[in-house]
Amino acid sequence: MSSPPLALRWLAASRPGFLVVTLVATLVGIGSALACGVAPRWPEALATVVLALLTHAAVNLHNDWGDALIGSDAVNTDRIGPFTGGSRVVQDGVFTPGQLKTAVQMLAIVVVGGGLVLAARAGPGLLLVGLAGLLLGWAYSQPRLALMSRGWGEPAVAAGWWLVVVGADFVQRHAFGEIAMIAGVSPALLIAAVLWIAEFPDARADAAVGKCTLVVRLGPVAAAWGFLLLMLAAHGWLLFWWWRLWLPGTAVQALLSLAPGLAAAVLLLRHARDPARLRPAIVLTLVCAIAHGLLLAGAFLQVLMLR
Ligand SMILES: CC(C)=CCC/C(C)=C/CC/C(C)=C/CC/C(C)=C/CC/C(C)=C/CC/C(C)=C/CC/C(C)=C/CC/C(C)=C/COP(=O)(O)OP(=O)(O)O
Repeated sequence: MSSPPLALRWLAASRPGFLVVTLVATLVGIGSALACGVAPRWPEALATVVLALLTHAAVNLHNDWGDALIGSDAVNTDRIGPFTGGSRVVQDGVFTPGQLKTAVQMLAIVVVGGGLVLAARAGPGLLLVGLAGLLLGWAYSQPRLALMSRGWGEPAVAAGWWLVVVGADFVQRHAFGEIAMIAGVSPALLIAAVLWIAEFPDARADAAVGKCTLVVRLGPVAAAWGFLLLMLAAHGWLLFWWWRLWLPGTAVQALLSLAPGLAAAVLLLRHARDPARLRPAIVLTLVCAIAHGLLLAGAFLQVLMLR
C-alpha cells in the first residue's frame, strides 16, 4: 500500500485533533479584547491563530522527539490512540527523530519571526508572553529539563494555554488585559485536565522509563480524585469571577461544560485502575475543554453584539 503524501504525514504527526484546543484558546483571548471595546484588528487576529497553531504543532513534534529519546512511546502497549501515547510516527517508521527535530526548528523560526513582527505592532509585552510560552513548550519534553517527567508537566500545560489566551488578547489590545488573565484560567485548567486523563493509559509505560507524571506519582485513585478537583476548580473559578461581576453575565453559560466534565470524572473514578476502559472519559474531557472555551468565547461575542 502506498504511503500518504508528505504534507499529510506531517499533518498527522502534529496531532491535528488536539490543535482545536489552541484555536479555541485564541478565540477566547481575541473575544475578551473585543468585548472590552477594542476595535478589531483582523489581520493580527488571523496571524495570532496561525502562529499559535504552528507553536502547538511544534510542541507536539518536539514531544514525539523527546518521548522517542526516553523511550516512553516505544514501550507503550496500553495507549488509547489517537488520544494518548503520542503520534507514534517514530515508532511506525514514518519519520526519524532527526527529521522531527529539524521540523521543530523550522517551525520555531517561523513562529519567532512572526511573533517579532506581531510584537513590533502590539508592544514588547508580547515578547515576554511569547518567550515564556516557547520556553514552556520546549522545556516540557527536552530530555535534560523534562518538565513532563518531574510532575511539572501539568502546570506547564495550564500555564502555556493561559499564555495563549493572554497573548491573543494582547495582540488586539496592545496591553495586558485583566479580563483575559481571569478568563484564561478555566480553559487552561481544562486543557491540563485533558493531559491529566490521557496520562492514565500511559502510566505503566511512563513509569517504566522514569517519566514520572503526576498520575504516575499520585497513583490511579488519588489522581482520579485530583482530576475531579481540577474540574471543580476550573468551573468554580469561572463562577467566582462571574459572581464578582468581572466576567460578563453571558459567561455563566460556560458552566454547561461541567456536565461532560463531571461525567468524565465519574467514569475515571470508576475505571482508574482499568485505563483500557477510559476512551469515553477522555472524549468527554476533550468535549468539556472545547465546549467551555467556545461558550466563553461566545459569551464575549454576545457582549459585542449587544453593544
Ligand atoms: C526571542 C523571542 C523573545 C521570541 C518571542 C517571539 C514571540 C512573540 C512568539 C509568540 C508567537 C505567537 C504564538 C503569537 C500569537 C499570540 C499568542 C497566542 C501568544 C502566546 C505565546 C505562546 C508561544 C504560547 C505557547 C503556548 C503553548 C502551546 C505552550 C506549550 C505548553 C506545553 C508544555 C505543552 C505540552 C503539550 C504536550 C505535547 C503534551 C503531551 O505530553 P505527553 O504526556 O508526552 O503525552 P503523549 O504521550 O500522548 O505524547
